[in-house]
Amino acid sequence: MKYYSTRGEAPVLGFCDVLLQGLARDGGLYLPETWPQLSPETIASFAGKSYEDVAFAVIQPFVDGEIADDDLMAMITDAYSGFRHQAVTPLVQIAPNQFVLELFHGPTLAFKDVAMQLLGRLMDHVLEKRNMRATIVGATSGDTGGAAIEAFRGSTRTDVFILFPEGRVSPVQRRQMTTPTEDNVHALALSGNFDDCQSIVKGMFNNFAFRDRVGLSGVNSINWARILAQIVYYFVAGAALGSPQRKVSFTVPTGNFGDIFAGFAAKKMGLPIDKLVVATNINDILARTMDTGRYEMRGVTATTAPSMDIQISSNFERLLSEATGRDADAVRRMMNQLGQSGSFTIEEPALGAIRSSFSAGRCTEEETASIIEDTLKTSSYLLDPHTAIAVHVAKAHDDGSTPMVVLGTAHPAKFPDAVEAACGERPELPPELQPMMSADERQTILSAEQSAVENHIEDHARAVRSGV
Ligand SMILES: Cc1ncc(COP(=O)(O)O)c(C=O)c1O
Ligand SMILES: N[C@@H](CCOP(=O)(O)O)C(=O)O
Repeated sequence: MKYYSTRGEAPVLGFCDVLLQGLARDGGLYLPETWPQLSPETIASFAGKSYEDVAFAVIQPFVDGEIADDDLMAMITDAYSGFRHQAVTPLVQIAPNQFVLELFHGPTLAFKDVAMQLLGRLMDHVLEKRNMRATIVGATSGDTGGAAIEAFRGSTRTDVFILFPEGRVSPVQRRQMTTPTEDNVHALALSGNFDDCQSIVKGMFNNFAFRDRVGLSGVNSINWARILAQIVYYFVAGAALGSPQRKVSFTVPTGNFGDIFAGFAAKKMGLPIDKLVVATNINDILARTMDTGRYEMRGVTATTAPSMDIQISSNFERLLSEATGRDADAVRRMMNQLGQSGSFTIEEPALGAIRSSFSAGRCTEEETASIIEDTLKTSSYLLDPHTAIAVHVAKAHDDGSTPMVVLGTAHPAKFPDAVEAACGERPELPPELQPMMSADERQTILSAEQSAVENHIEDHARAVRSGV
């Protein structure tokens, strides 16, 4: 299996190189040249299998022998051994046709753990084999950062720098990044929003001298391996609800478009998905794009679902590549327009192709609060604000013809203030996470400038080399 860049000007690579690259050298994102097909019999067999076995079946064709099967299976097993639920991603019914796929039973209580726990092991494995070190950078609106720090803390082959928007993440999210004491993990608080953090990360990848000097690698969903690990749970949920005989729909709380793109990939691989519904908060650039065909930035407003406060939705580029029939010139043109004017238009037939697989809806702050309250009253189920947005949007897109699965992306205890304000109930952190709330914090405050972040990383590298 080889991977190409959406912008068509970077080398075609195999799995392990793509894993370590993060962003392609032409600024694009890697995608597999072909979509492995899972037969109806294989999909049906997933219903009786463990999460780990399904994960191996889904992931192995993409790795394509670059990591030995035994090693891959061992890493998958290890990655999910620490999850709080034996099913890893259990499905819970909350209404006659509505299910929540709980993706938050990992160490940091968000869906990011599902991919990050595996990614950490895969990266360490490949770095070890190649006798290399990597400097990992990541931008977070709250959840990716904690999950990355948790997955890589103590790794001897990596230094991890996470950029987060100061004051715009929940206290639990911040503490997950600032309280680990291992020397190789670093939380950088930047003045600005998530989009500023993400563009600094992309800028560092495009500064080749810096990139090569520090051995830069990325753990945001620009890294294909993140998406890959997320494809698994679509198959797990589909098979549990009767696929391939029965079609299933998914509603996904969306920001950087990684999670829902994984659903699109599952569909490409043979999972009979009826609807893929994009759910946004009031930062609704994706819902507007689906409505109008025009991707147009209008600034970000802070909400009670901070992880979705995003305007530059990186993985939308992967969808544009697929929808244009992998037309790298067209993708480059749209991305250049976005960089220059903050908008671009998706022409037909690409727009029609997107609309044939996706629909979208938005949820206001008031609607988020009231769906949390209603769902607690009617189903005794406590939603976090991100999942609540998807439950709200799912209702409007559910015609009862197929089971509707909402991706439960975070545990309500990550956002206790918003949840309590909405319904009067304050969700508690699992006991093992409670000490973090009174532990010392360690973070570096930097201006939202690429040079400030690069200097900080290089200063650290120099200090490590000289043993300071
Ligand atoms: C809790 C939560 N829900 C939803 C999202 C959106 O996911 P994606 O960026 O993959 O679209 C995020 C952040 O990514 C998140 O942390
Ligand atoms: N919502 C995310 C933003 C980054 O997303 P990623 O999936 O591209 O890593 C977060 O919580 O940090």
